[in-house]
Amino acid sequence: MQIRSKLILGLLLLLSGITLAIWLTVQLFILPQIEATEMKYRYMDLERVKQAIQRDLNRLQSFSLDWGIWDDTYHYVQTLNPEYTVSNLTGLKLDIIGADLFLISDGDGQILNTVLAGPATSELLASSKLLNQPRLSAEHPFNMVVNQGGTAILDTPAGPLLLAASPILPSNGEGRLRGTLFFGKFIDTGYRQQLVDRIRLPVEFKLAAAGDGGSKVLFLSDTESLAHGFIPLLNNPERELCLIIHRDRPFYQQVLRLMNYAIAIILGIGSLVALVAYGFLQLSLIKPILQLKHQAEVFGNDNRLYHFKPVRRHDELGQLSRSFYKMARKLEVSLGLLKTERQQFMDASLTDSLTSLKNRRYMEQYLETGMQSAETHSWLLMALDLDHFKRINDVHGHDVGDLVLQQIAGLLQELSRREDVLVRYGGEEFVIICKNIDEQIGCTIAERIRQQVARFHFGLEHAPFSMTCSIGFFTLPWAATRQSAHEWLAMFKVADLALYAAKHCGRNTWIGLKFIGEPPSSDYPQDARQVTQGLAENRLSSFSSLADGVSIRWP
Ligand SMILES: Nc1nc2c(ncn2[C@@H]2O[C@H](COP(=O)(O)OP(=O)(O)OP(=O)(O)O)[C@@H](O)[C@H]2O)c(=O)[nH]1
Repeated sequence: MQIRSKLILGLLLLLSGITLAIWLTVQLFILPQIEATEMKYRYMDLERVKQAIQRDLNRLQSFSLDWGIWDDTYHYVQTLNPEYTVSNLTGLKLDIIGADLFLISDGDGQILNTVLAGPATSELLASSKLLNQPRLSAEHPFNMVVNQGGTAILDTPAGPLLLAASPILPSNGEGRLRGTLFFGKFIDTGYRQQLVDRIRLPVEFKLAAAGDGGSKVLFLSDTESLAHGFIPLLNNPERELCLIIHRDRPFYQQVLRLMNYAIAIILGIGSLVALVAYGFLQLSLIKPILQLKHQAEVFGNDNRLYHFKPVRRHDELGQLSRSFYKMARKLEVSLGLLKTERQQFMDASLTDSLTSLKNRRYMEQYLETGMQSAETHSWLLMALDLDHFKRINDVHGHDVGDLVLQQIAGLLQELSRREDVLVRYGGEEFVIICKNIDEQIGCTIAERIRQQVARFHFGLEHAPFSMTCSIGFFTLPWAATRQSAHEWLAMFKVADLALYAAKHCGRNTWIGLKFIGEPPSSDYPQDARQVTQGLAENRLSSFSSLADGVSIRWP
């Protein structure tokens, strides 16, 4: 992966990591905390509703105790004095004191007087079927709170009824119990609305099958919660008064919204910061690294330092660049030396150390590759051998023999053209390869060399001596040549055969050969017999420095 991609990936990971950390913190720590707090508050809401209901019951009871333990009421139950009814019960505004029902029964359960808050209450009371009989029987729900007094919530067909009862006694508390006085209040829509206004909680009521009695809080979603609380019904253990509070979850929603804002802000600002950080790192880190990498690649390709400019910085990258530059410079110098030495070694391996002419290896390479020129029309291979060279060694010594070889090499260089290739083939045998020379010029060159060698003063200056040479050459049109090493060697062999024929004819002689007409595509003469056969069949023609009438003797 490219370093730039790694940087981008790193910055993205950092950004994602921060976002994830915030998300996890909110999800794992903040939201559960809020949920626990919300749950606590929902239980408290239920408690508030229960307390409000209890307060209403208490209020009813305080009224019932006020009215029940009162001499007037006591006497009324005893005497049924209509004045009591007129002065106390007529115009009793039950709704002002928060009650629907006022009822007095005597000790036998006989209902002596009933006051209702209004027609709606009378309907409710009728449908509650509580007062179908004029006498409160022993099983009547009211009787459960009779005598001792107290409060209860009753299950009735018209809905739950808050009921408070008081024994009817004289105010001094002495005297026989005369009956019971009741205040009641139906839990209807009016009561619910009034409760909601009072405690500011959206409570609903419902009669439900009795459960384990415990309150329950449910989170329906991120936006809604549902709380259930239960109050037992005195007359029906099968059912309970269920308080329902269905509320939204403003804090939870707010935190979620804040988290989303925070993530959006972090992503937005983080992206900007990441962009700036990327630009900064790109300039301060990536660009110099890439520059260094490019320069290293360029250096690796051509081993030259001319493109290399050390990064001008004072930090580690600058030091690295300068170190690399120093190392590369040393390497460049070493490679240059190595190249020169290699070239010198190559040249030495292709050069004859004694005469400084090209050697046999060079000739083979040249014949294979160097001759392939479009400008070549014909060429000539000339083999030259000093006559009786062995005697020089024998008479004058090896050093003089070496000197003679150097002298003949110099002489041949003087007599050759710049483009001719001069080779010391081995021992005292030399080869001259000339391009675009036909047999006539070949004869002229051979004769000139023969004469110049014969005239030259070989050996040491104070004891010079003469020498002769023998020459054989072979010339061929360029189009007839085939450029394989094998073919070139076969053609060189023809020149060599001519050279040996020159030796055989008495030395200090040159002999040349060429094909008459179209040269054969292969099968050059391999030995003297094949040469004489070619000459006899007029496939070959020969030239020589022999006097007219003297024919060539092929060995
Ligand atoms: N000084 C010296 N002698 C060499 C060198 N290479 C070969 N020779 C000698 O050259 C001589 C060649 O002798 P031969 O092959 O008999 O030929 P030649 O004496 O020239 O006789 P022809 O070629 O038949 O005329 C041998 O004695 C070799 O030792 C060299 O590098 N230096």
